[in-house]
Amino acid sequence: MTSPEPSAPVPPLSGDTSAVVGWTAALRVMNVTKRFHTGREIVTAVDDVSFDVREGEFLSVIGPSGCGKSTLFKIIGGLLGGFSGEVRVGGRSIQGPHRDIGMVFQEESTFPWRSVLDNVAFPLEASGMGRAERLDRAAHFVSLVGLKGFERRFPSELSGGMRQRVAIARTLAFNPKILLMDEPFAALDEQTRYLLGDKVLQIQQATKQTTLLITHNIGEAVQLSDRVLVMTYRPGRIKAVVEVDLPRPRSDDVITSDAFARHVAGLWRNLKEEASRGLAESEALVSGGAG
Ligand SMILES: Nc1ncnc2c1ncn2[C@@H]1O[C@H](COP(=O)(O)OP(=O)(O)OP(=O)(O)O)[C@@H](O)[C@H]1O
Repeated sequence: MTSPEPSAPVPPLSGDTSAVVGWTAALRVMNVTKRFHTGREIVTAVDDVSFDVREGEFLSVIGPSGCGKSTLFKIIGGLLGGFSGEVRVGGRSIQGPHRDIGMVFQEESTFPWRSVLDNVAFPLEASGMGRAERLDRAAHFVSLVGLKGFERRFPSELSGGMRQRVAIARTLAFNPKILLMDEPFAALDEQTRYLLGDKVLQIQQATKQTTLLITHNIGEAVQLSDRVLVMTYRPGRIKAVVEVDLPRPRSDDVITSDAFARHVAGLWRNLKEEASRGLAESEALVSGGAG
């Protein structure tokens, strides 16, 4: 079932994102709850979560391990059903995988048998775009992620960070309305994470791509985001929505500023209680299991 999106400014949703008046939402998550029925128990992974994302906004989602971040992204990406509530993109309810949403995951997702250029061109080929146009477009996005000169290389000839850039370029080339990134830098070393984070920041500022990022890294969230959504430990609810009012365009210089440090400290205060609850629960489980 689909419903028309209001083209006028979005009215406020109950509770969490009070600052929504006056802009148009690219994405609306409305009262989403997801429960998993395992053999022994029912796990509420996401509990009555509502928020809106503005067009062109960079929104990070941060929260302790197991708080439902990936579940929420899978629901938004149309990869997971059986939830209550509604997700709307461009005014339409998401009912399954959707071409308006592009996803980048933590895990390796390049095709090893295709060159960099052919990896990036793949979804365009699948959508029926002509060869010359798709190779042109793919070359543009390969260059955008800083891989010019590597077009004919194969994934096995690249570093993990470069492969992740290929995955990002491939998703961007398809021109999704919304880009969802689930810890795309998690498997990378600290320096590569940092450089790739800056790359994503520069691209997002240039393209104004509406972007949602799951991260465990508070500094990364502050550096990249317009807002950060902090989730509670289980069940996953919204604890806070924090505006990051650092000036744009940002460069990597921003991380040395006092304002950056203040934002990081503020977010950590929000997160600490939830992270501690998560840790206490897993310690209790371990000692319970050991006893
Ligand atoms: N397919 C599933 N079946 C049963 N339980 C699940 C399933 N997927 C997730 N869960 C549970 O739902 C909760 C949320 O999981 P989810 O992976 O969304 O958390 P997360 O915040 O992304 O965690 P992390 O930061 O560690 O990746 C967890 O308790 C998890 O065990």
